[in-house]
Amino acid sequence: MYDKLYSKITDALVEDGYIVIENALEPALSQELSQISKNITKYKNAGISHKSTLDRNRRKDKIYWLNEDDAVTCKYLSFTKGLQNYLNRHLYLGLKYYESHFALYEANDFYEKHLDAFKNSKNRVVTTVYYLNEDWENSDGGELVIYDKNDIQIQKITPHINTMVVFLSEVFPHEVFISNKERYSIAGWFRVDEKGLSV
Ligand SMILES: O=C(O)CCC(=O)C(=O)O
Ligand SMILES: [Fe+2]
Repeated sequence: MYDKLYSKITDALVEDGYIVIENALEPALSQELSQISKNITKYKNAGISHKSTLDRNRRKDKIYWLNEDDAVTCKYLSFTKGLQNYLNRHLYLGLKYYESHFALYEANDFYEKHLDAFKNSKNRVVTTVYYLNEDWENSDGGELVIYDKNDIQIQKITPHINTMVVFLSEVFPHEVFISNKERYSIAGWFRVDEKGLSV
């Protein structure tokens, strides 16, 4: 059902290494996911399990890992499973699994510039970020800013509902600018290591 989108993402990853897609999924699904993200009561500080104080200076978001507990989340995960299979078939990426979490940035939260994976670290290979915010104004901040390998800014993305960003995890430094209000998203990573063996 999403084959056209899979093919567009695949081509962009080969040509540019990243893509920004507005109106990415079925509108109804984006609405349902947005609702779920707002109803989650178990958001936890990100990075709390390791080096928490350092991480908390660099990133302020709260997260909740996706699981297959509800039908709506399963629909999202079936989209990502399809993308994983497509990327493996067409680019031989050898992606083993996808991990993802809802993220909540409250007012004044941000995520400093970082890479999602170090070069040749052989874990996270492709990053996805999917936004869930209706009526986002420029003055609300919270943009995702993507840099190239020379640290030149190449994209500034408004976290508007149903916008999806996909990029190569080892290549693009990126940051989340200070958000001036609650900002909801799903961040996810396709990985090439075996599930359960990662640190
Ligand atoms: O929410 C975003 O725009 C990006 C989040 C991010 O970079 C991350 O969670 O690693
Ligand atoms: Fe990131």
